Parts: sequence; C-alpha cells; structure tokens
Amino acid sequence: MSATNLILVRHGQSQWNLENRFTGWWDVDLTEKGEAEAKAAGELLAAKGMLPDVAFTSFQTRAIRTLHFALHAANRLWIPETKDWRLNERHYGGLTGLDKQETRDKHGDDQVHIWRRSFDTPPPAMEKGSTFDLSADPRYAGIDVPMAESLKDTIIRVLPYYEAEIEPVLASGKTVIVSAHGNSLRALVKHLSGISDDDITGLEIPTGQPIVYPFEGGKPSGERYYLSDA
Ligand SMILES: O=C(O)[C@H](O)COP(=O)(O)O
Repeated sequence: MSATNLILVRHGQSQWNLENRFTGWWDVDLTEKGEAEAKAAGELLAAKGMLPDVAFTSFQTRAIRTLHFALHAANRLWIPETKDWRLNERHYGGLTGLDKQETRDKHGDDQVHIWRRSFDTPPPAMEKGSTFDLSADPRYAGIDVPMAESLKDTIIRVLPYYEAEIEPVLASGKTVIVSAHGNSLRALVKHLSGISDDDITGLEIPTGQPIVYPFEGGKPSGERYYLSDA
C-alpha cells in the first residue's frame, strides 16, 4: 500500500463567524473574507503539490463552497466529491443563532466554555418548531435531526462515516480532502491524533488552514501539520 495524505480544512469565515453567533447546523454562507481564505487554501495546495484525488464535505453551504473555491484554485474541481450530513458541524441546540458574547454575559464564561468545548456536555436542546429547527428541511429528509450535540455525540456520527467511507479511499492510495467544520474536524483530529477527552477541550481549528495527516499503508503515520508550515 502506498503513502498518501489526508487533508482537513475548516470552511473559511462564515457570516455568523463574523457576527460571533452560535451556528451549528444552521446554513450560513461564507463572507468575502471566507471566500478569500478558501481560495488561498487551494492556492497553497497547488503550491505545495498537495493535490487531492477525492473530496468529502458536509451538507452545509459554507463547507461545500470552501471545497469548491479551494479545488478551483488548485485546478481540481473535476475530482469526485461526496456530501454527507455526518460531516456537518456539531448541532448547537438552543444556542443556535445567539450571540456568543451576550450568552457569556448572561450565563458566565465558564458555562459557555463548557457548552463550547467540553467533551460530553451538550448545549441546551433546541425547542421543536424553533426558527432554527431543521427537521423539516428537505436536505435532511429521512435523517433524525438532532436537537443538540456534544462533541461526543458528534464523534458518534463522524467516526463511523470516516471509517466506512474515507479510510478505504486513503487505503487505496488516494489523497483525500475533507472540507468540514470546527467541531466535526475536532472529532476527526481527536481520533487520528489519539487526543484524550480532557485534552481535546484545548484544541482549536482555524478557518481555511489545510491540516495534513500523512498515511502509510492505509494508517495515519502519527504526524500532523499545517500545510502552511511545510
Ligand atoms: O457552530 C459554530 O458556531 C462554529 O462553527 C463553531 O463554534 P465554536 O467555536 O463555538 O465551537
């Protein structure tokens, strides 16, 4: 089995990253800055010769468009791509749409940090029929849309998808790019780098910065680096 690479990229800045609002599954688009970050990520892939053969992304516009900007910049828009809800952002429950600073002012820094970064404490559940309830969205037809997810809940859907659909492509020697979200990527990084439940609380994934995992014989070599540092 040959050596290859897994490239992870978090979407570029979204409108609600800019407005500092909890987003989760809500489908906001990229800002102009986010588009530029995504394009720059693709230019970096091309400059470093890190060219993906196969792409995976979520059902969310910001990740899909990031993938397309990056692939376009790397002259790779033609590669096969698969979209799946299991790569979606962690569902932010009843916090969806709220301003992150106002939520800190109301509930305190510690509580908000627990909601954002703890391993297994989910945010408060979204109310049925909330403006941000996506249960009736046609893109999620047949899917049991969660009402809130912790990082642990996110791992429970990201990891089996990764093992069933992405790992075999890497094992076949292809370079894979995954364009996804802060917390769905934290779920993958936790697994691939063997990070403990405690230590994962300190891991942040920046927007638009390709992270590379070299693979040997279908398994991660143990190394992880930012492509901009290579
Ligand atoms: O869903 C969101 O609000 C962001 O994509 C990630 O937010 P976080 O940094 O609060 O997890």
